[in-house]
Amino acid sequence: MAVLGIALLIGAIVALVATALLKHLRLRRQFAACPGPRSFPLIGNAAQLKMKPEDFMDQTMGTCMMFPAYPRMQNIWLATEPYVMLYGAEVVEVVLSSGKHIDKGFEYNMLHPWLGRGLLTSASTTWRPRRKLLTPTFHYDILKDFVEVFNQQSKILLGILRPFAESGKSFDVSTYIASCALDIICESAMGRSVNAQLNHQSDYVKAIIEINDIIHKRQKNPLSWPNFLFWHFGNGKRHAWCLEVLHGFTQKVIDERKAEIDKLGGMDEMMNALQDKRNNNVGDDDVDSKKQRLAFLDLLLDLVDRQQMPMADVRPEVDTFMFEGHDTTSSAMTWTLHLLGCYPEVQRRVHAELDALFGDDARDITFEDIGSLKYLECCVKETLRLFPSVPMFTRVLKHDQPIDGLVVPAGTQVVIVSYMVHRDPKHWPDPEVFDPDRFSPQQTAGRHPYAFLPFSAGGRNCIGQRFAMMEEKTVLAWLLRYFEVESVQRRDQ
Ligand code: HEM
Repeated sequence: MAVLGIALLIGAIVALVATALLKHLRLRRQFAACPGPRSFPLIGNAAQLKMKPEDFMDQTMGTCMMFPAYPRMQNIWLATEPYVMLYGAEVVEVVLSSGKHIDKGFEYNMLHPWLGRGLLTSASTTWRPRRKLLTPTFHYDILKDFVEVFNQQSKILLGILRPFAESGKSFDVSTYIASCALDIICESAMGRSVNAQLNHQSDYVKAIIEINDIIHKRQKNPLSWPNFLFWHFGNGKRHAWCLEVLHGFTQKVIDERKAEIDKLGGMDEMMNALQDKRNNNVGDDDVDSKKQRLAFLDLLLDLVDRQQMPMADVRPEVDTFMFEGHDTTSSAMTWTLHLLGCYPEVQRRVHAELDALFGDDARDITFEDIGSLKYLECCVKETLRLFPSVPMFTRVLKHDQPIDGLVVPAGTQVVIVSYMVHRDPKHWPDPEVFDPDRFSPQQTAGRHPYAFLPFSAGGRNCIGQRFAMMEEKTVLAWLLRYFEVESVQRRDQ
């Protein structure tokens, strides 16, 4: 009996392995027509993979450059798992314009411990209604109120940078910009200041910087993907500490805000009180001015009040805004300054635009000013083209999808490499040249709608893109009203 049992078990294992192998070989035949670096059954391209996170970008971009021809699409294999990389506007459009392929790839799982199933990480079933619910939160009428936060934090940054400017010595501006962006999103998302610019020692500030670093490194290193390896041999312990601090802080702010609203008698009463304050035209210098503005958190709590969202979902959404809303903007602002510092003639045009608008007036920047800074906007967009803060993102195909004649099977992970889409010479002649005029109305007209994807495109694009552009333009305008920047490192170095 025992021998028969063992024989059956071995037979079952052999059958399972044989089925998986046949499926894998069939899949490989399906992808045979797709260009890509040479790979082998079962191990795929694993032997060529560089494991150091810092090599990941170079390797990905290098692989795309090896296959620059149309349709700008290639297939690589992570062991038995096929990935399709897309880096031409035409093929990207096929995937992003479909309302079906909106589920994210598996590397987003690494965000789940922190962000739960917030808007960024949620599956298509829960994402759709949530996106509909949250879209009005990012309407211009609401965003207008955050200009005050952008002004306040920019002025703090200006004060911090002034001694450096006066010394005339070079310094790394990125950490100061990152703290400013963190203060802005914290104030906007939670209505609470973490004071990152003036207090680097806060646990929340340390934890948010550290967890971003841990997650980015983990996403780029396949050896740390399995939970067991990550928690036991990787940065799991530090990750757990960060989570405790971040979740603890967000939850505390949510609870306190909820208690405040309840004390006032509910959300409607709070909105009315706010409206009264505005009608009475309480000035910007009023000590209570912060209370004149709603934070994203208040809008979420309003949805809870109206029973459109469960209370348990508030924290994941706030954490998502915190994650998506600071590293991205700070990277864009830092790169813009770097490029302006490399191209003095472009910077002179920015200064001229600012001088024409503000002259010697030290007044705050208004919502209308932001709209009229057209050339600065071109500079920010051209920076996002060359150095997109999110250089690639993934989707899982919901159904078999023909892409340029190849039927890519359902379940395949598609990597959209915006960094390389932005370097397609068909849509961007001399792609490496920094030329903000590419975004003038004349040059923008007629451009392929999927040729520029810093905020992704289609239904699941960035919900915070208007906020981001307004923030970046305000902070940069403040810095460039008072400073000239020079980059120590040139682009060709
Ligand atoms: C320069 C700044 C920014 C860039 C380049 C950027 C870029 C992106 C990209 C590429 C995506 C799509 C990611 C994917 O499909 O996996 C995305 C999604 C998202 N972004 Fe941004 N983002 C920026 C700023 C912001 C800000 C300031 C916020 C919030 C205040 C924000 C909130 C979100 C959210 C919630 C999503 C998920 C949207 C959804 O799935 O429906 N982003 N962003």
